[in-house]
This record gives sequence, C-alpha cells and structure tokens, in this order.
Amino acid sequence: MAPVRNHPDPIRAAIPSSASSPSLRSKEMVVVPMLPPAPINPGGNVKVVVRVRGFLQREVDRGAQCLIAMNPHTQSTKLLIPPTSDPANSRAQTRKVIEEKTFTFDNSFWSHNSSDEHYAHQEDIYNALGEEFLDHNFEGYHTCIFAYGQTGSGKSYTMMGTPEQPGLIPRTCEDLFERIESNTNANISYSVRVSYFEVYNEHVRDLFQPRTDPPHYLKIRESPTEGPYVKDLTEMQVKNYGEILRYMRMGDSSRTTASTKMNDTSSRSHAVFTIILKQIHHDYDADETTERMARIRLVDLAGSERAKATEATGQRLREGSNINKSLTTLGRVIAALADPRHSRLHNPNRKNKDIVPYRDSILTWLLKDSLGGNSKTAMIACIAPADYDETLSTLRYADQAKNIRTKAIVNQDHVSSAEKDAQIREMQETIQTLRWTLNQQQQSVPTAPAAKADSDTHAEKLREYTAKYEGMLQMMDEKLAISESKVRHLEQEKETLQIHLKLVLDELRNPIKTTTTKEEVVSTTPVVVTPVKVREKTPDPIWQDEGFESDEEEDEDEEEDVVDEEQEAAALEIQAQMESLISDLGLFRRKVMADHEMFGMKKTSR
Ligand SMILES: Nc1ncnc2c1ncn2[C@@H]1O[C@H](COP(=O)(O)OP(=O)(O)OP(=O)(O)O)[C@@H](O)[C@H]1O
Repeated sequence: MAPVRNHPDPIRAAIPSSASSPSLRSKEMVVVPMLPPAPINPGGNVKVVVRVRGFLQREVDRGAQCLIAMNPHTQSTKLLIPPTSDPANSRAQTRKVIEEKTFTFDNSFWSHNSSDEHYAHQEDIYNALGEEFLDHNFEGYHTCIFAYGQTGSGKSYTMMGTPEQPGLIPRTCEDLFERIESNTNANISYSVRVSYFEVYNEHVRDLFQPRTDPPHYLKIRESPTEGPYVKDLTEMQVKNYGEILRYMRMGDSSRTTASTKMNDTSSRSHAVFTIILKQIHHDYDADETTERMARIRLVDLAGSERAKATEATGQRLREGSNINKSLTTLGRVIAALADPRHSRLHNPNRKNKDIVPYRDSILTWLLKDSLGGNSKTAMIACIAPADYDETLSTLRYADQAKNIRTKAIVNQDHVSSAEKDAQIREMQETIQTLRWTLNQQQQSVPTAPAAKADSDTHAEKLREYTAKYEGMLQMMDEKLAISESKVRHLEQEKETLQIHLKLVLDELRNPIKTTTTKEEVVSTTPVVVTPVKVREKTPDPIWQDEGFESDEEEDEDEEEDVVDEEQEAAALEIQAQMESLISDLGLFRRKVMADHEMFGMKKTSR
C-alpha cells in the first residue's frame, strides 16, 4: 500500500527533512564554536521517528498485505486493520476491539517500496537525524540514538546497515572524521575513542575482546560524576574513518546472533556502540585549554518478540525472557519518565527520587543518563509492514517515548597548562605506587590457602594498573596534541612574520617613489611614498639638474635620515624577534619529538 499523500500540510511541508525526503540541511562543516559554557539547557523531548521496511520473502510468500500508511506531510503513521485471511494476524483478530490507529512522530520514514517517490533511503535517515545529532556532539552535548522494534523489523539494518547500504553508525563515523579533517583552526585538536559492548542474558560482554569459553563478563560500577559505567571496558583511540570502521566491523562480527523463524541473523543482544569525541581548544595568551567532551551512544536493541512468533525453545527461550527483562524494564522506565508526574516527583527536594526503575535491568541501568538525564536522545521505532499486534505495541511504546524530557548540558571544562601537568604528575605517582605493590605481591610466596585470594587481588591490582597506565597515555596524547597545535600556531606566526620581514627588506632595497612631472614640481614637493627607511640615495628631483636646492629640502633630508635610523632599528628588532621565534620553534619541535619517543607514540597528523 502506498503512503497516504492527499492531505498536504503547507506548514509541515515547509520543514526540511520531512518524511522520506532528502535533507535540505547544509553539508558544510559545522563551525565549532569554542564559546564560554552555554547555560544549562532547559531540556528537550526525546525525538521519536518510525521506519517501516519492505516485505521479506516469507511475507511475500504468504501473500501479506501492507498494514501501514504514512503521510509525509503530517509525519503520521496509520496502522490498518489486517484482512481476516492473513493467518499471521489471527491473534489480532481475537481482540475485542480491532481498529485503525494513527500516531504522529517527528518523522515517519517510508522504506516499504523503493519505487515510491517518498522512499526513505539509508542516507535520508542519516540526513534527517544523524547529522543533527552530530551537530549537537560538536556543540558539546551527549547524544543517544536507539533502535527499538520486533525481531526482523530492520533495527540492525537501520543502525549498522550493509557494506553497500551503510546505516546510521558508519555514516556518523564518516561524517565525524570528515568534519575533523576539514578543520583549519590550528588551535583545535581532536581525540576520538570508541568502545562496543553487548548486554546478553543480563551480562555485559566487551565486543573488542575475543570470545572466550566460559565467556568473560564485565562488571558495572557507578561513579559519582559519570554515573553507571562498564568497568574495564576496552576503549580504542581512533585517528581516521578507516580505523573506526575496522573496529566497528570487528565488534559487530563478535555479536551474539542466531537464526530464528522471524530473522535468519537475529541479534540476541542489545549492542551499545559508543564514541567519545573530545575537542581541545588551546588559548595561547592564557595558556589554558578548553575541553569539550561529547559521548555519542548508538544502540541496537534486541528484538521485542513474542516467544510464540519466534518458535523459540531452550536457550533461545531463556534468552528471550532475559531480553524481555531488559525491554520490559525499558518500557517501565519510559512509562515512568513519560508520566507528567515524573517532573514533579523528580524535584531534588523530594525524598523519593528513585521512582524510575533504572536499576531493574542492566540495560536501563547503563542507559540511565541517556534515557532521562544529560543527553539529547532519539528513538527509531522499526516496524514490519504486516504484523498488527507487534506494530501496535511498538507504536504505543514510541508514542509514549515522545513525552520524555531530558536535560542535556554542554560538557565543557577549562584547564590551565599547569593543572594538566599536575594531573599527569599525580597519575605518574599513582602508577609508580601500583607498580611497587605489584612487584611486592609477585615477590611474596603465598601459602596454599591464601594463594587464590592473593592471585585475585593481584589480578585486580594489575587491571587497575593497566587502566591507570592507559589513562595516563591518553592524557599524554592529549598533551602532545596541544603541543602540536602550538607548533602549528607558531608556524603560522612564523610564516606571517617572514612575509612581513620580506616586505620590509624589499622596501629597504627598492624604495618605491613617485615620479613627478615638471608641472607638478611647481606646485608640490616631491614625495617618497615608501614608509620605511631609505638607505640608498634617492634619485635627484628633476629640478636639481638646474642647480637649485632650497633650505627646506635640506631640512627634509635630515628628517628623512632620522626616520631612516628609526626604521632600521625597527627592522632589526623584527629580525631579532624572528630569529628568536625560529629558534624557540626548533626547541619546541625537539621537545615534542622527545615526548613522542619517550611515550613510544606515533606522530599524529591532526
Ligand atoms: N529498510 C530496509 N530496506 C531493505 N531491507 C531491509 C530494511 N530493513 C530491514 N531489511 C532487511 O530485513 C531483514 C531483517 O532486518 P534486521 O536484521 O535489520 O532486523 P532486526 O530488527 O535487527 O532484527 P533482530 O531483532 O532479530 O536482530 C534483513 O534481511 C534486512 O536486510
């Protein structure tokens, strides 16, 4: 069934990025405004979009009818009543009330039949949603985009896509590095880190680590500043799109998938791909850095399915109930956050603050901030075209999520050079202490009963040591990035000074002067245009040939000599400054090279 298009709404139609239409937004680089911290954002609602996919072979085979209609002007999605002849919708027929339902979202993406003029391609989804969210990241906001929907509804296709049809995650990564590489401001450096984990059966697994048997699960901790986080999760520093793509594919191939009746490669876990973007702006006058940090979370949830539909048994059924535990809790969290009473209950003065059941599942606990806190968040509800019950449940879920308000703030910090050095020193001291403790532990020979406990403590200390060491390397890397940005800044200054000096010297050698006609001589005094010192004797004015020189002319010659001396002194001073700057630059470059060698790092090309 084609989308409904006969109710154009001129106001909505005027909005760029309407359903299924290409973005009208400029592809130009977003200027990264290194401004003073923005005031606390009053908050915004979770952005909710819906996408319907085309028929799969099994749906074509059963002669399924499309139950979805979308209006690209009003962004509404209508769910139609299924025909009684469709056995896949027999459960829906047993409902007391079965009726058409219409919902309106921020976008309704029609990806059902590619021949339709409003067909939403992967690129359209990125243009309408991903691009805007990346703008927010460069402004310093955390963001989260999560895909929700029943098994086989197109979540992984939308988030990850295929090599030929890349989805939101690879497109975000590509745009991110395009923006970084097109930056021409020498004072700004960037650092990008990625991590990838899955929540499977209420356990967290690092997707950047090889699978082990038994599996190695990670613990969840809570920091007073950062909230819940995954302990010992691998974070990789990435320098370009190629590198991030390699990690993304590696992690993706490690995800837990299985074949179910609804989807041949059904994702059995919730996958969370996180990019940490740090922008470091160095102010040379204040010798201070401003750091903006944004966390980009891209989440592909496991399918919200009914066991009966997937015909799951044993392990699949157990997984299903655990997947559902996270999804059921997610539903309760969304319901609690969307409840208008929530904002009143969430008053910090009230005692009963923890009314939202984040802690009831691993997924909601880890996404706490993204769902109801410091984040700009979007939900992509993916729907199959011919499944009344599941689609109605997804659309209701999505409709409720529209009411959630988050409180995103710009994550920005000012650090002086001295503070940064102090932080590194402190970290070095901690590392030394840890190294000492580890050495001590290795040297002591434990008694048999204590051996196990000792080995556990040792392993824990070793992990702590590695984490601290990696933290320090990261700080050093940032410091090097600042140093490199200083070198670039000095190089620019050097070039400017060199041009200036060349002009001055050229003018000294070849002063520009005006030639005057005899007629002009009568009424005006000859003027030498050059503003700088004149060492060479200027050619005599024409009337000097006639053996005439006034007293006034002699005075002017003397004045010119004084100006010459002042200008010469100024030029010498500039030259001395230049030489000292060039020598400083050499020293600085050697210092940076030494730092690179000391920390065994490659020179980056930021
Ligand atoms: N917009 C689309 N265009 C073309 N093919 C699509 C689209 N959406 C989904 N598909 C195809 O539908 C099938 C199921 O999609 P996908 O695997 O993304 O579902 P899913 O919601 O991630 O499922 P699960 O929860 O089981 O992992 C895949 O073969 C995918 O290629």
